[in-house]
Amino acid sequence: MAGEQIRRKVKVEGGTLKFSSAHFITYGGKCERLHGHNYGVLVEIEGELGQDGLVFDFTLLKRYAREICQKLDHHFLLPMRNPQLELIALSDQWEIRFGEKRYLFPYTDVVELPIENSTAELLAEYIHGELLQLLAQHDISHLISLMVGVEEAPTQMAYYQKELR
Ligand SMILES: Nc1nc2c(c(=O)[nH]1)N=C([C@H](O)[C@H](O)COP(=O)(O)OP(=O)(O)OP(=O)(O)O)CN2
Repeated sequence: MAGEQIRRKVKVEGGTLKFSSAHFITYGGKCERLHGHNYGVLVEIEGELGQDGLVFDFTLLKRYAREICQKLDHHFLLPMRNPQLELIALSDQWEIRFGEKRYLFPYTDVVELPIENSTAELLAEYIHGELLQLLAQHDISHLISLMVGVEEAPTQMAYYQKELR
């Protein structure tokens, strides 16, 4: 019908779209104690129909999101751009200092992230950036927006959404 607005979305969530990682954030001038979360990841794409009547293939979308989750899984999430942390690269480990606190993490246990803090908000933005690079291997000219959600716990989730055009 003339003037009819149609919006199409695909969403993948649950199953293997998760990672279990250790972290702490700095906030309010303090540094949290080291702890972990079983994070869940959600991805939503809005777009027009592309080939074969798909906005984007669920199977591929899950594969890409899963690849990113697997890089984070069972690691300490190190925010490389946190101005409140002193990061010292030792021969085989990171030394992390905040005031009197001092942590040592072997490099093998750490994933270095180009973010300021490992909040759910900034993790969602990071995953969004990584995912967009993977999606850009395809013709995504019919896609309108990409959203990534990171769930810290069933009670709390942060989203990052960006227009693609
Ligand atoms: N908007 C955000 N707020 C907070 C974030 C965040 O990423 N985005 N993160 C934290 C902490 O990292 C903390 O780990 C949150 O854990 P939580 O389980 O909420 O801790 P609490 O003990 O306060 O909550 P309970 O429900 O009692 O377990 C804080 N805020």
